[in-house]
Amino acid sequence: MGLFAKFKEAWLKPMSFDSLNEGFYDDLEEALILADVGMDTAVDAVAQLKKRAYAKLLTHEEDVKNALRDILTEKLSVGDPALDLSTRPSVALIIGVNGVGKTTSIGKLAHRLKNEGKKVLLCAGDTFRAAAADQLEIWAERAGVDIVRQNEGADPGAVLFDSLAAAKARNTDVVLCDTAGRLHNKDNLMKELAKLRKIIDREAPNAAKETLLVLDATTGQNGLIQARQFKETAGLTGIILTKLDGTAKGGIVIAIAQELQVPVKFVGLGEGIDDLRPFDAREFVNDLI
Ligand SMILES: Nc1nc2c(ncn2[C@@H]2O[C@H](COP(=O)(O)OP(=O)(O)OP(=O)(O)O)[C@@H](O)[C@H]2O)c(=O)[nH]1
Repeated sequence: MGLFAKFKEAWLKPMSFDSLNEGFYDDLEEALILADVGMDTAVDAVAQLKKRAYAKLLTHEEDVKNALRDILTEKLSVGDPALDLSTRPSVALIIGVNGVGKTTSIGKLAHRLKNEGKKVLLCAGDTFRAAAADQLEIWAERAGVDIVRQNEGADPGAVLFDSLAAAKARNTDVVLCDTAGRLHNKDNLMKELAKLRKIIDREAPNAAKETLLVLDATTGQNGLIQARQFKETAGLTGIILTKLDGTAKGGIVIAIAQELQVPVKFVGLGEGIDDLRPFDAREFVNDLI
């Protein structure tokens, strides 16, 4: 049921100004929280909506809806939603906890970039999880792009070093580097990501760099906690929000954009190779409401 459906009864048409009372706004705030927008962001959005509704004397359902759409879209409009691929090679580290859809998203992104005429190379930087490189290799075959991998347990830094050397030698446009989602502990994981970033800075100092955090839309508020941690240690240039094809609304990205100023760049809408779309804030907000 859409966010607004439950307020239908309150929205008598044409609605009197008085009918936009506190109860109406409280219900709206609650509905935003249920869509994973988060408490602070929901409270702030509704406060802004109230102001706008009063200032503009909005009394019709569609006008109030549009005002809320505008407010949420503004909150999402931070940074550049496009990938920076301005150098050859450009390098993107794909990070996130295990199971969120990193490998799948890399496969889909490789396919998309290849279709745009780019030469892509995948770096199998998750050497910790058994079969992670095999899985990435399957995606490389599907997308028809190169892959550099080593054996399980190899040093991810060494795989990245080899990948960057191969990319330079082969005139590759984009290197997409998979990373582990879990190590022996969280400290190890964060240290490893920092090390991979250093290798990129050293071996490809002038390359355009992206660090994309993959978040599973179904994990709700956890997404904000993950984003805070990864931003602090690895730095983030964008988010890929996966599993939006299910029931999850993914409203958490509004809180993330607000607090961390990190833009969503892509959304995952299924398990297939074509199921990755560039993020469109307005469309996302329309679906949310
Ligand atoms: N429905 C749906 N499923 C997805 C999407 N993206 C990924 N998945 C599924 O989520 C599961 C985990 O995806 P992976 O790509 O293996 O996740 P990962 O982050 O690489 O996991 P680790 O390698 O264990 O760290 C797989 O079953 C994927 O098919 C999506 O957008 N929609």
